[in-house]
Amino acid sequence: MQEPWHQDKWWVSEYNFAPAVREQQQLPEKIIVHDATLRDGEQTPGVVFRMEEKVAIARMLDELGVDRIEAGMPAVSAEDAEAIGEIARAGLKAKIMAFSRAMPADIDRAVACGVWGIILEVPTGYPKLKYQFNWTEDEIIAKSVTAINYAHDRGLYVTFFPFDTTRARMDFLKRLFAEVMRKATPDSIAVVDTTGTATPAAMGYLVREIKKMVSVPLEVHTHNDLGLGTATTLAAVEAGAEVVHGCINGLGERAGNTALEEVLLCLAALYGYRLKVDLSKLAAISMRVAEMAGQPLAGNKPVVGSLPFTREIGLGMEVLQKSPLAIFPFLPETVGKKMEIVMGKKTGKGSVRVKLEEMGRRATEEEIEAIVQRVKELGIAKKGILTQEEFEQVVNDVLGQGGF
Ligand SMILES: CC(=O)SCCNC(=O)CCNC(=O)[C@H](O)C(C)(C)COP(=O)(O)OP(=O)(O)OC[C@H]1O[C@@H](n2cnc3c(N)ncnc32)[C@H](O)[C@@H]1OP(=O)(O)O
Ligand SMILES: CC(C)C(=O)C(=O)O
Repeated sequence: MQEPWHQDKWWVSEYNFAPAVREQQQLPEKIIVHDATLRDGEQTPGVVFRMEEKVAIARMLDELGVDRIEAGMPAVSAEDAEAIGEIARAGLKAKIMAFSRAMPADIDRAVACGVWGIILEVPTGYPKLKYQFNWTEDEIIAKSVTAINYAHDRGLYVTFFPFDTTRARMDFLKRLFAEVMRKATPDSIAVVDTTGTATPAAMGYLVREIKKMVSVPLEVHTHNDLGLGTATTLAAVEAGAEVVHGCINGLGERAGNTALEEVLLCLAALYGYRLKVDLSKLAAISMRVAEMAGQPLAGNKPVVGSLPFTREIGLGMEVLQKSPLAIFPFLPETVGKKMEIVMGKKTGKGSVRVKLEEMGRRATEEEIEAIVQRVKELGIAKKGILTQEEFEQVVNDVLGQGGF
């Protein structure tokens, strides 16, 4: 069966595609994928990617098939600027961008790196303006217009990034966008949920409102402070945002940025987008980024964690072998992972049968029951799962060494 919700690789809720659901959405025809791991991901406290690591991650992202790579902020250090330059010269298919404040010095640094475009940031959230930046709204508008024009004059693509958009006052956003569109016209504008505090409904509303104010593509950049990063990004897409930002493994300040791997899988499986990214490369890039960042993943991290395809429960083992989509929403191979059956307190006869088959061992029903009992006892005693060696020991104790 090949329906949008039931492909070879996944079986998701068909209600995602119900006309009553779809007709409320203004999904863009095409999505552009923007990775910010090397800039916003590296803003995770303590994370430092060395130059060669940055270049290696950029190459992996390019092989994954993202459209754009935000390679860093040249002002951070000379090494950062050098790495951005290396990435810009690496002959990648992805477009390379640098992060820049609304000031000539930062834009000049980006130009010197040879990037295709910049993410040009100004603060807009009311609490930021009130407590962090001593700038009036008029000053922000003026700095934005000047900087966009300055960057355009130097041949850069400009994504205008009015950060903390979701905490900005609507009358200020209206004035900012009107002036910026009239006097500078950036190539696109990001709607930024800096503190991860918009609900999906609020994000959808904001994107629809901003679409009425501007005539350039909208981008969405969200954070995961309340666990809503992926949801708010998708809400923005449903409201018509064309460019999605994210970081591998959801790296980023505080609770992190929106996890790119989650957004990509959702766009493909839950919305039916034919992305040019190769989803099967996600597990490998996630692992390498986790290693280089020194930030191990939580086991239950969606999509790329170790647990989504690990099964301890004995029930349904035969189904799992023959029809995994009865149990999993998508096949592990979709994202380059493998299913794993582990032994512990929740083991049943089905899982022991599967494991014995893998080991080339045969057992009677009574022997299988005895193995199950021993496995459960050991799992409870050690408060965890058995290692392969421990399981083999149980099997040998019950069946005898190496025989059938
Ligand atoms: C809100 C954000 O977090 S945006 C940036 C996020 N990324 C990072 O911060 C990356 C890591 N940061 C760093 O390495 C450093 O903090 C740097 C290089 C960015 C800045 O260095 P610092 O020593 O902290 O500040 P520095 O004094 O050099 O610059 C501050 C200036 O930037 C200006 N500035 C800050 N944001 C902006 C902006 N969006 N647009 C224009 N100017 C800005 C400030 O007004 C201040 O100007 P002033 O010197 O005229 O008062
Ligand atoms: C660091 C800031 C500018 C950011 O990336 C955000 O607001 O999400």
